[in-house]
Amino acid sequence: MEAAIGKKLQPSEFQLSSICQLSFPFSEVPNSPVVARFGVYSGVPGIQFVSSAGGEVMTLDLRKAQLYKLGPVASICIAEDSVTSKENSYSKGVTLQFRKEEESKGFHSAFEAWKEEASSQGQHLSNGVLSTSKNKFDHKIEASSAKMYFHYYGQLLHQQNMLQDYVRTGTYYAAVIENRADFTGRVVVDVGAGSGILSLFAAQAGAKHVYAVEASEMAEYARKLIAGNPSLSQRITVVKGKVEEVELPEKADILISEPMGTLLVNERMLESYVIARDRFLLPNGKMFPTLGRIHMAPFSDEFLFIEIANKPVVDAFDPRLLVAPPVCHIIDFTKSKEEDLYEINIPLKYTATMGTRVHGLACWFDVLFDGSTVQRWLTTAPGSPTTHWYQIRCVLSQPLYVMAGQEITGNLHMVAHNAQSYTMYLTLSTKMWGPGLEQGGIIQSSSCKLDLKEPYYRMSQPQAYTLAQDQQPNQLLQPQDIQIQPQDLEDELMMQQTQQAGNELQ
Ligand SMILES: C[S@@+](CC[C@H](N)C(=O)[O-])C[C@H]1O[C@@H](n2cnc3c(N)ncnc32)[C@H](O)[C@@H]1O
Repeated sequence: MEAAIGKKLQPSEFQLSSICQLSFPFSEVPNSPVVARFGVYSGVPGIQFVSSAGGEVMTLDLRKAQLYKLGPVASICIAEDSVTSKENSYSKGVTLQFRKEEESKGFHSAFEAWKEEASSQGQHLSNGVLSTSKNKFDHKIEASSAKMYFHYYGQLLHQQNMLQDYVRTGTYYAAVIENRADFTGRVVVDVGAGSGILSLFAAQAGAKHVYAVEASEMAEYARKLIAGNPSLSQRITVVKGKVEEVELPEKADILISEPMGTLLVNERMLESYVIARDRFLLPNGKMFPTLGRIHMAPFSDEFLFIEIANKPVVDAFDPRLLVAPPVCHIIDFTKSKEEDLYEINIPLKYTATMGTRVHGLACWFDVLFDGSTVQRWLTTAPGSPTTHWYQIRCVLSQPLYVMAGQEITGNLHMVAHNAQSYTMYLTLSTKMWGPGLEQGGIIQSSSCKLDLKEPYYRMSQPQAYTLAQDQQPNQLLQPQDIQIQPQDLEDELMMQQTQQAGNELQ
């Protein structure tokens, strides 16, 4: 916890012999033993009760909480629920059973101190002073962007869109089930669990316990969906909150996550994935996926250029539009530092395979699940079965003219911004051709500055390649010339796996 509020106040953690959640109708749910932690959760000062048997039991908002003594070692803590609307504002609470009277006294004085600090911090905020209780995510991401982002993922419709991408979901399923040895008897953290589908896969592969961490309201749905699978749900705990701020009762042997956005890095969730690694993963623990690669190649597409220029465009394109084999940039999730992802600089160098007009840079990504039993790739390459990521093409403002065999050089520089995306600076240049080649002078260069957050969605099917694109068939780059991993899942198999996964959610 980075909060100043937390640094001033010690101790912040108490062992209780048991607690009972108060619920209506009155059926008390006992949990024992339990740790009570004072901290800052989702930017709000609170007390979190964590069962040693696994996971969060309840978090109470300290600003709204009241604590009463029922006896020397028994107390009751009640807080108005901040989530419900004013008209439907119900309280939640717990009865607390301490082991000794001194521990009860310690807890009560810590409660008073934290509450005082919380309310004084509230005053600071209302006076416009920046909160110091922010976690890493809140520090770097604009609040309005985060709000929209988690609102989007809080809707079942958008989770469904990902679930129904059977290349994606089927590959995750295959990667987990074929690598059972990495999950059986292991503690797993699902980073950004969404509907909880990957947690279910991990539990199905024999995980000892899965902590499904999800920051959006989808966490509530995930609880319900997981509860619908009684044989697996006992081994899954949904923890609502950001991976940057939640506390888990134990370290993980393996992380599983789907943090990939357009061009791999959009949404900046890879940073949360590596933060989760540093916070929760045991040394030498595994990460599923393990690494990602961004592939980039110049393309020629007259039709697209007529339609739009100087813009990132998301669609599926025919790989024969590529003018040279791709360059690749690797991001190793097990080693990358969070800061490495703030700025990414990729030098580009190609030899054109045909004489044509280059309109920009085509990009896609793949990720590797480096399992102990099987290595599996999830690819979004052009020509492979299309995923909901499609591919992305950065269209220049001016085309470049190239001859077959001519060198194309350039640079893709991406700078992260606080709206969970990147500003992209692309330059492509062609070197002198013919008699002046020895001098190596650059004769032509085209640059553009694009916002990865605002692409043009052009969701057409891969366009049938026509000779009207002004190229000769024998000059065209064949798909086999592109260095991509084969997408070797059979569609039929993936369909079955996805259906199976969907059935388990019911
Ligand atoms: C691409 S979705 C994947 C959902 C699910 N794992 C799946 O594969 O279907 C990413 C999820 O991570 C959640 N998420 C993103 N950043 C997060 C963070 N910092 N902490 C917790 N959850 C986060 C989002 O709300 C979203 O539900």
